[in-house]
Amino acid sequence: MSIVIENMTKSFGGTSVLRGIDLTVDSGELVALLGPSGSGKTTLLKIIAGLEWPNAGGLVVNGSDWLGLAAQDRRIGFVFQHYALFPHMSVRDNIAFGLTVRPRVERPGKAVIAARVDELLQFLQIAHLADRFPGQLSGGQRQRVALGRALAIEPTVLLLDEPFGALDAAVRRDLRAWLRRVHEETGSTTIFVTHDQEEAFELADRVVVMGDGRIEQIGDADQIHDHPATPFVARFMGATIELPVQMHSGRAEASGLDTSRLPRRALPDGPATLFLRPTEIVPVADPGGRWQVVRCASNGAVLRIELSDDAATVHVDLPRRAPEAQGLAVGTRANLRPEAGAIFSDRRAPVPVQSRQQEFPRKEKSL
Ligand SMILES: Nc1ncnc2c1ncn2[C@@H]1O[C@H](COP(=O)(O)OP(=O)(O)OP(=O)(O)O)[C@@H](O)[C@H]1O
Repeated sequence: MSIVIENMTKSFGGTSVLRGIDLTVDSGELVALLGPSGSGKTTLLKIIAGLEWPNAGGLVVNGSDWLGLAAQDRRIGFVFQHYALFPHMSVRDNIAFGLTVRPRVERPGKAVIAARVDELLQFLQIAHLADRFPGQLSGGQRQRVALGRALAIEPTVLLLDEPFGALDAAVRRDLRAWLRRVHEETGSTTIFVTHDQEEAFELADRVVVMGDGRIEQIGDADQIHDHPATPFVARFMGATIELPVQMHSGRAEASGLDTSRLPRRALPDGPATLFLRPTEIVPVADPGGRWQVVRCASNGAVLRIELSDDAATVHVDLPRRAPEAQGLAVGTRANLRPEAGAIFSDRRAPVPVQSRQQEFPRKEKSL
C-alpha cells in the first residue's frame, strides 16, 4: 500500500503543528519519522490512522482518498508506546481481538481465527506465552503481543508510535532487530515514530527528519549524518559547535581555523556558519594560535578539551592517543582544524524540501 501525503497542514487552537507536509511512502517500505518532542510526528500518524483530521491537504493510500474514510474502514495496525493490551484476556485472546470484533458477515470462523493466531504466535516467537495474561509478561513481551494484535487483522498499513519507548536499551535493541525481520517477512508498509536516532537509522529504509511541523530532510543515516540539509538537522545530528566564517570561492575562512581539510562548497561569497561535532575538530598547538586550552579531561579513551578565545568556548573530543593530543596542556595556544562539517550561508534562502528530497536517491538497506 503506497501512502501519498500532500501539503498537509494541521493546527490546534491557532497553533500550527503540521506546516505543509509532503511525503510519499512506497508499498512495503519502512519509514521512520524522527524528530524532537512536539515536532508533529504523532499528529501525522494519527491523521493517517483516522484519529485526527487535517485542516488541509491530501492523504491517498493505494489510489484511494482516505480523508473520506472512517478510522475503522482503514484497517490500520497501530502500536503505541504504552501497550494497550486487555489485562483480563490471555495473549491468545488479545491477538485474536481485532478479528473477533469484526461484523458477523466479515468475521472469519472460530477455527480460522485460531489458526491465524497460532501462526502469528509462532512467527512472533511468543507461542510459549499464549496462555499468559499481560500482567505476567515483561515490557518487551507485551510489545511483541501488541504487534501480534496489530498484525492479526492483516493491516493495510502498520503505524508504530514509539513502540519501544518505555523499554530499556538492551530490550530495545533486540526488538529492533526482531521488528526489522518481521517487517521484511510481512512486507507491510510501515511508519515508525521515534526520537531515538540510532533506532530510526538502524530500522528504517528511509528516515524523515521532522522539526516544528515541517520535513527538514529525508534520507538514510549516512546522507543525514554527512549532508544535513538545514542547520536544524545539523544541530539535531550533534553539531553543537557553530562558528562564523566567510566564504571565498567556495572555501570557508576565519582566523584561527585551518579549513584546508574541508571540501569546497557551492555557496556564495560572504558570511556563513560552520557546524561541527566535537569529534570533527583537531586542535593543533601553535604559540600564536587564536584559542587557548582552558580545561582538559580524560575518560581513558577520549580527551575532552575546552578551548576559549575572547568571544567563544569550544568543546573538542579527541582520541587520547592521537598525535595532536600530546602536549595539549591547560594554557596551550592552538588553532582548530575541522576534519568535516556542514556549512550554511547566512545569505542563502532555505532550499525547498522537494529539491532536498531529490538530492538523495534511496538506498537498499537491511540489518
Ligand atoms: N489534541 C491536541 N490538542 C492541542 N494540542 C495538541 C493536541 N495534540 C497534539 N498537540 C500539540 O501538537 C504539537 C505536536 O504534538 P505531537 O504529539 O504530534 O508531537 P511529537 O513530535 O509526536 O512529540 P513527542 O515525541 O513528544 O510525542 C505539540 O505541541 C502538542 O502539544
